[in-house]
Amino acid sequence: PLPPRLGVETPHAEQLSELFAQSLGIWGLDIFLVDRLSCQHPLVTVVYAIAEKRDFFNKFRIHPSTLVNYFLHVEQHYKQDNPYHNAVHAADVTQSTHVLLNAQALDNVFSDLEILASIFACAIHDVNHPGVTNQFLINTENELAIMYNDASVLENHHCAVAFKLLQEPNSNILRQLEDGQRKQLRKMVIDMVLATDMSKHMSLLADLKTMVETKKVAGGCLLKLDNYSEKMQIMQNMVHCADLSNPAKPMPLSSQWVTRVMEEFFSQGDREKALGLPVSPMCCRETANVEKSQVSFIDFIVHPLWEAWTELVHPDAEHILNTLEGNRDHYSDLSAAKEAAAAA
Ligand SMILES: O[C@@H](CN1CCOCC1)Cn1nccc1-c1ccc(OC(F)F)c(OC2CCCC2)c1
Repeated sequence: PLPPRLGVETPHAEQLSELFAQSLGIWGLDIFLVDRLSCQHPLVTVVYAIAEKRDFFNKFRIHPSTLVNYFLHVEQHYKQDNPYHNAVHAADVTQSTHVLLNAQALDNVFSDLEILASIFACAIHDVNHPGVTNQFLINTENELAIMYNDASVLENHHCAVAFKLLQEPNSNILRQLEDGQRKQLRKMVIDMVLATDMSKHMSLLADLKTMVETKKVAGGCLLKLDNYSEKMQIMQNMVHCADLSNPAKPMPLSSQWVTRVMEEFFSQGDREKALGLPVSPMCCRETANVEKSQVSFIDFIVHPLWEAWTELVHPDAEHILNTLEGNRDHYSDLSAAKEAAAAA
């Protein structure tokens, strides 16, 4: 028996179907509306809609009920009471990558398996996130830090949980893949998820810039991507861009993510204070300057990344870079106004 049209029963099925029909492929889909209309199943419904749109069920012989069952489990393993690192964030990054994959410059660059791997990696990339940073887990000698020897602790955990859930009954969406395909997908997913560790950001961006320079020399086409390493660099940067896309979304969405991430950071700061640990940067609710931090985050991390991505897929991501630059100026104005008010 087929599951309901969107994977899960919701009283707003009609409205949600309509929203996906209009905006699943749009940068700026209101993922918080998807969360409400899906009765808190944003990840299952977004993955199901993308799977339908990209014909995953036929291409990989996945039964719809297996996909629903697996991603319901994945969704349940995202901590719903995390203000930021919850299933809405996973759904957001997954839908954002779905949009990035549609760039004309990427036509015929990725195989079906690479596309499935990218969507899968996004959907599971923060599963079971505890709402604190790697550094906090290391500083508190958390069992996860011991398990992973302080190396990409969260990212290793997300991967392990996701693949363990695949082994539960009626959950193995990769069952019908040939053995080689399943091994290849597993490797690609691990490579992408481990690359979401912010400590890899600078080297990832350096690779992307080299790729862009090379592409310029090769007459502007990406098609000549022959080896796994170059292909994977693009996929890793694509998922990393989607993971750092909050400041590049329309302000009504971006501002909700800022509120949520600050709430999560402040909770960590509270816990560090209670434990007598030094409070991490931007985690002290008394002293943090939210607007100023966003301007620095955009100037030093997010904008350089999106500038490189925009060049790689030129001209398909121009509007995203413009939105990011507009948001940056908005936070800069807010920060200046705040300082002026404080001085008055
Ligand atoms: O924490 C960030 C990486 N650090 C590295 C060290 O320098 C500062 C930034 C990335 N990261 N990792 C997990 C969540 C987020 C993260 C995601 C959306 C964020 O802002 C907005 F877009 F919602 C965000 O903002 C923080 C608070 C103010 C500036 C940075 C953070």
